[in-house]
Amino acid sequence: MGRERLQRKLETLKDSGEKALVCYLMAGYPDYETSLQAFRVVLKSGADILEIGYPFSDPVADGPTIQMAHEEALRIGIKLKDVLRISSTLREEFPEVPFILMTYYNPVFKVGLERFCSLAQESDIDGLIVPDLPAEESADLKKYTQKYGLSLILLASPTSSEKRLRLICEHTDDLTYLVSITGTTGEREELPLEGLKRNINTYRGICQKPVVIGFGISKGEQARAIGDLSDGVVVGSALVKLAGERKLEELSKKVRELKSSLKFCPKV
Ligand SMILES: O=P(O)(O)OC[C@@H](O)[C@@H](O)c1c[nH]c2ccccc12
Repeated sequence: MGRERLQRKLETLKDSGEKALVCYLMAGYPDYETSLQAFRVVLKSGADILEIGYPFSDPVADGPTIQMAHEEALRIGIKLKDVLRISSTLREEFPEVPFILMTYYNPVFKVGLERFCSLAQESDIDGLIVPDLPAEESADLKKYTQKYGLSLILLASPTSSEKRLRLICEHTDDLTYLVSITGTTGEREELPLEGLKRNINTYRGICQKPVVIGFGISKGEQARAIGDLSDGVVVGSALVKLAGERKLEELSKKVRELKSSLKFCPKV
């Protein structure tokens, strides 16, 4: 189903005026079984879209929490086949939720662009996010995401010029991931809401595609404020931390808190 599953989900959310809750966890952290269980908990607790992290030794866009998750997952020997097994295992239980595989360009390149996309498709992955792949360089990978029916989701940042936003909009498949701050992933006390309001206005003037905002969001009130501005929020570090501590009940509570906060966002 691939890309269509994501398109369908985005449409369902839009029709009901709901904001997307996108949840990121690292595959294989703190160990394979716990991470499988953590993904399941997140899905059962209300995640609309799942980001599945594939560990890499040099995760330049990640802050301390997710860096540690990359390191630990690699240390215990998590491989692409393990990451993909998480997807195919959960797919039977959650047929409607888009699964986005998230990793850096290097691991994709090493496996081979075509092979990576074909393996992802076989394991019921629906899209890819490769944060260090700029829109200008995305054509090679796009050839294969298209061939294998995957959605390639590109990132925009608060410093992206209008010209770049146009380019990103043209090349991203179904959704844009707007990074809330320049910096790395990780929980933040304060988010630059005023600046983001301007970023979103600029984006909406240029691009009709839905946009989710991520980086720094960990609390219900933050999700609500960011959800007000966008089509959804991405939460990573706060969830990765709880999964890493094996606190699966708290993980469930956190996801439910985030999802119910998004329900207060005005319908669009
Ligand atoms: O961890 P945060 O601040 O909640 O942000 C989401 C983020 O973790 C997730 O989307 C992500 C994980 N690794 C990344 C690398 C680049 C961009 C985004 C990501």
